[in-house]
Amino acid sequence: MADEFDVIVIGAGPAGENVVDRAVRGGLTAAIVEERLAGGECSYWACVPSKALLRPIDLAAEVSRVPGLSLGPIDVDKVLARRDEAVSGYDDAGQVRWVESVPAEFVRGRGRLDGPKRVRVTTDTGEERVLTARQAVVLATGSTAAIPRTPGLAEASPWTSHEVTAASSVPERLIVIGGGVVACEMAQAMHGLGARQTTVLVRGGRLLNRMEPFAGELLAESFAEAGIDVRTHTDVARVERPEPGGKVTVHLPEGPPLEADELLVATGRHPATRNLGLASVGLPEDKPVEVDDSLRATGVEGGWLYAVGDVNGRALLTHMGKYQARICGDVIAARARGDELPAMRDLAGGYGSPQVVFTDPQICAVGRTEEAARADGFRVRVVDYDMGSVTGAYLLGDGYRGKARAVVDEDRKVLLGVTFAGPGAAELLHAATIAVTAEVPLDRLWHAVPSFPTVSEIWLRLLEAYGL
Ligand SMILES: Cc1cc2nc3c(=O)[nH]c(=O)nc-3n(C[C@H](O)[C@H](O)[C@H](O)COP(=O)(O)OP(=O)(O)OC[C@H]3O[C@@H](n4cnc5c(N)ncnc54)[C@H](O)[C@@H]3O)c2cc1C
Ligand SMILES: NC(=O)c1ccc[n+]([C@@H]2O[C@H](COP(=O)([O-])OP(=O)(O)OC[C@H]3O[C@@H](n4cnc5c(N)ncnc54)[C@H](O)[C@@H]3O)[C@@H](O)[C@H]2O)c1
Repeated sequence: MADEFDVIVIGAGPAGENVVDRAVRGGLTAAIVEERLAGGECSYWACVPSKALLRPIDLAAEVSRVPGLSLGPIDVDKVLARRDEAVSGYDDAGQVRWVESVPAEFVRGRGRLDGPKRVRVTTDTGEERVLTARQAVVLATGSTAAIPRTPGLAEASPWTSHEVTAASSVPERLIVIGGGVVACEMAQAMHGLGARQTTVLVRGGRLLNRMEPFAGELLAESFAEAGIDVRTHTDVARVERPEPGGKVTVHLPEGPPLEADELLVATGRHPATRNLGLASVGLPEDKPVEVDDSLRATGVEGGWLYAVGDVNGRALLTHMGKYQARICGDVIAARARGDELPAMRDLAGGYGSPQVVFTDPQICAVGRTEEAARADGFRVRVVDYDMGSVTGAYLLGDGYRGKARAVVDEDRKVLLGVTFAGPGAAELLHAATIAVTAEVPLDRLWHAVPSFPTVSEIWLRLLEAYGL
């Protein structure tokens, strides 16, 4: 029957696409349902455009640190044109071709669960098609920007990550609500591309509050030097925008109101589970879909439902969604063969996902922070080192500022977490991810000799500071 497949995936973002790839590799047939663009949020309104906007700013900062080099003003139109190219002009033909080459069936439309192993798809033209799964249905619908219930905020139609990453011009005056990753990256992007006045309103005490405190502090210093106004312990009481698209006024609980040309809300994400038919299979609506370490949804009779990527709320990062997807596709194929493969499980999430915040300085972390390691009951020793005093970092540019922290499990002498905050630190992170995930003993790590003069010598300095 044409509308019956072994696996049906709802959502063709990075996570959904990878499930299909692995399931088909495992000998199964698959269909993937997508209501907007194959490639998902990541390819068009998140990772890819945001990094395309940030790259010139990063490079300009690098150039400014090297005497003898100078850079003219950034040509914003060319930066926006390169962003448009990076998102393929918001056209997913290439990604659809890739899905079909897997081979898998690409179904354009909105999918919703319609009882066990059934997915009802509504196309743009209102036609309905019912797909049936022999083995599994996988939810990979991602997440959407959360808008706080602050009076007047939703009515002001603020920018979210969607609008800021797709911006066709840069507002003169921008207010950003939030102090997390989207707020930091996009405040720096818009300011670097010409916003004259950028104000970041942070409810808590610091930027990037899930990371080591020094990371947010270094970033706040860099923002202050660039002229970005970061206000911590600042709530928003009320928002006014009488004319759609006109000036916006943000009222604070105390003090004078702030006025801007645009307002960006970057206060976290909601799992995309609304109207997904979860109630038809006995699951709560509007919550992340809870899964076990094989990515199978808990509490569904028959165990045929899975969820990967942002929608399960485990780790809101593309690389982690893709990792879950590889496991999920392999698990479904293995179970179809009658094999339980107990080793095929999400282990990496438990160590703490690697993440790079692409600001200047770059903030890179994997594993547990000191606070998280202590809270988890480890006997912890923390080693800090000033990255600017490493010869390789000094040679990258004048005034290099950065800091590294290793969190050591004193009982097993392995790393529980590592954070680097400094220019050009992103490519250092994978070495840390290997050390943390593989639990490499420190006295063995000591024999991994970093090249001179690279920033990687930070590894040697951290181990020396530890006493090796
Ligand atoms: C501004 C920004 C920058 C980011 N930068 C990074 C970064 O640099 N690195 C990183 O690792 N992560 C980054 N992230 C996070 C990353 O974008 C997400 O973790 C990732 O996109 C999640 O992938 P996903 O496949 O789970 O969901 P998504 O990419 O959201 O894809 C889900 C897809 O499902 C579709 N869909 C939803 N509901 C239905 C339905 N009912 N029927 C049919 N289709 C449906 C959607 O249209 C969408 O195409 C960023 C996020 C933002 C907001
Ligand atoms: N480079 C990257 O890896 C990258 C880049 C962007 C986004 N992402 C991912 O996307 C996800 C979403 O990013 P995000 O920045 O939206 O979320 P986030 O969870 O990183 O930060 C949300 C921020 O909003 C604040 N906040 C929450 N509710 C608020 C309210 N009512 N009023 C004021 N402030 C409030 C929080 O305190 C926090 O500072 C993150 O989990 C992140 O991992 C990753």
